[in-house]
Amino acid sequence: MGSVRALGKFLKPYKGIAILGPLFMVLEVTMDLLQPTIMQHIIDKGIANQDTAYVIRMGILMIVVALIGLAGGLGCIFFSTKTAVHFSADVRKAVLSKIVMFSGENRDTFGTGKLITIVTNDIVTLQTALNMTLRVLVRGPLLFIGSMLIVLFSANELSPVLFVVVPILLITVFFIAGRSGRMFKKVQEAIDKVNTRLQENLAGMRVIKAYVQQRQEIERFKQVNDELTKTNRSAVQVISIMMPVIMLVINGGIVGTLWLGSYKVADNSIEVGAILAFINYLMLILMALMSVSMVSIQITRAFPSVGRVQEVLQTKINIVEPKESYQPKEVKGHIAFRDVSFSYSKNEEQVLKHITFDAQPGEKIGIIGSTGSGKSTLVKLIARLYDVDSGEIWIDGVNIKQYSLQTLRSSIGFVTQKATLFSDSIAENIRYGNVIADDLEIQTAASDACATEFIERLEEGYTYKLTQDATNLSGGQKQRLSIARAFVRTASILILDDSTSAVDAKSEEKIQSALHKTANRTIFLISSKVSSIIDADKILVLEDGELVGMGTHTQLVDECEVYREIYLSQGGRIDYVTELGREV
Ligand SMILES: Nc1ncnc2c1ncn2[C@@H]1O[C@H](COP(=O)(O)OP(=O)(O)OP(=O)(O)O)[C@@H](O)[C@H]1O
Repeated sequence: MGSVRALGKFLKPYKGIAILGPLFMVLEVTMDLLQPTIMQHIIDKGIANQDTAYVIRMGILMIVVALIGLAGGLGCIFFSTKTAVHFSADVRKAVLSKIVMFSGENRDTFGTGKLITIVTNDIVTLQTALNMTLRVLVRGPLLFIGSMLIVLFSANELSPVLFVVVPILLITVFFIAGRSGRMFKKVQEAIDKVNTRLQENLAGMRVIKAYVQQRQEIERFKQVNDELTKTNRSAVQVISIMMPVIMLVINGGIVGTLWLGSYKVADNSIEVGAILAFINYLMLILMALMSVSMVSIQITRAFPSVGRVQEVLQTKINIVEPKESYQPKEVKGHIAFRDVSFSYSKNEEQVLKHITFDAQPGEKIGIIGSTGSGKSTLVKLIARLYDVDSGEIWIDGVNIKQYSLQTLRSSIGFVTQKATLFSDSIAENIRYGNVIADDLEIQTAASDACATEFIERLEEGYTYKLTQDATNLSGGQKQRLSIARAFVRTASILILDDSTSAVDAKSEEKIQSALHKTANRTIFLISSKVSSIIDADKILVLEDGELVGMGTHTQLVDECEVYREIYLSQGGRIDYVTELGREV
């Protein structure tokens, strides 16, 4: 309940139109309640006395009342929908704004699939529930109370029928609504599983095909889909029991009304029109109960969604701007790791252990090590995508935790291991690195990243639109564009995380020589190939999260066993003799 109240703040700006919806509904309900009474007058006064003029007058009144009711209904739909749509748009915006501020740890906690379900499915569920609540929650009780009062005052003689039928209806509808509400909660959970499976399938379609896993994936999807079908069927079955029971009660009520009515007509205590009006009101009471039960089911369905949306909104972001942030005019790029240790999950084994090194401005630092040794993790810590568990990282002598996140991250050009591009033009994807870059700067960055050769072959050139996940580019082309995006940033720190793996040797050489275009830029180059980092000023060798070697290529070949093994395994030649007399 607390979560629902917390989301109430998103309704505040729309209080005015949110109230207008139910107000228009009051108008519609009033008109609906008038109809049976007008009909009663037509029958008892007009038809009984064969007064055609009266029948026509009341007939016109009926039409006018119906039209006003229609206007009320339309007004209610308009304002309720407007409120619900604006509400959900604001919630979506707030959720997305929160997600983009997430640290790596925050994002890992949720997982991408769950976040997508929250932003899409859950918020739509909230929108539907709010819309229905504004439209029906007022209509149901008003129609119920109005109909009850009218029949009690105008056809009190038939009230015994009411006292029998209404309690049975109330119990049936709310018992079944309660049960199906619980069932629909399960339906919602089953929908979530189907959505997650679907997202994973669509995102991983190429891998599924490459590993010929279609059958297995279809089978896995079938399992979650069958579960959804089963829970849906059970929920719908519960509702479908409701209809025959209700119809039985209503028809019994009609028979009872006609039976009791016939005695009352015979002793002149009631007229025929009043009996028909009573039956009409009975139907209105039924409709009121049904609509309230439906909206309560929808609200039950929305509860898990409210919980999940709130889970995002209440997530404590663990990497935030420091209170008094350090914003130097210029970041020179002297990076120092001091006894840095890190683990992704605080209970897990440490991924980096007691790392200490210095990178001077203008130095090129190569990072090498076996897969999973912690190379990517190390560079992610520089950009504060995650925070260290212990130890400190300094840039130009100041702990990175004191830097404004904006200053820190804008002084880093980061080319991630998996080239991430957006469904926009090539130019805009490069400009993402520096929003104020002009066309010439974009072209220079593309040229330095050896991307011009393929861009110029495209008919649309820089305006060529990338598809989602840039599936219309090759792996190497994607890497070149993400390198160009980092180049255009002209940042004092450049990090390339194994980002030339799909680039041919000649282009890689050209890209490497472009790295030093900006003087004194500190460069981190992660690579599994010794040839890519052989000329680095300093090479860090990682093994199981430990820094097992640090130095130039020559020093490491001499001193570091792990490095030497990597070098030799890649066909490295041993062509000089060390002091120890060994050939390396
Ligand atoms: N987000 C994460 N959550 C939990 N564990 C992670 C996460 N990212 C990486 N790891 C784990 O941390 C360890 C180091 O991963 P990292 O990506 O830094 O290795 P790497 O040396 O860059 O590997 P590769 O050469 O394969 O890219 C691995 O054991 C990996 O499973």
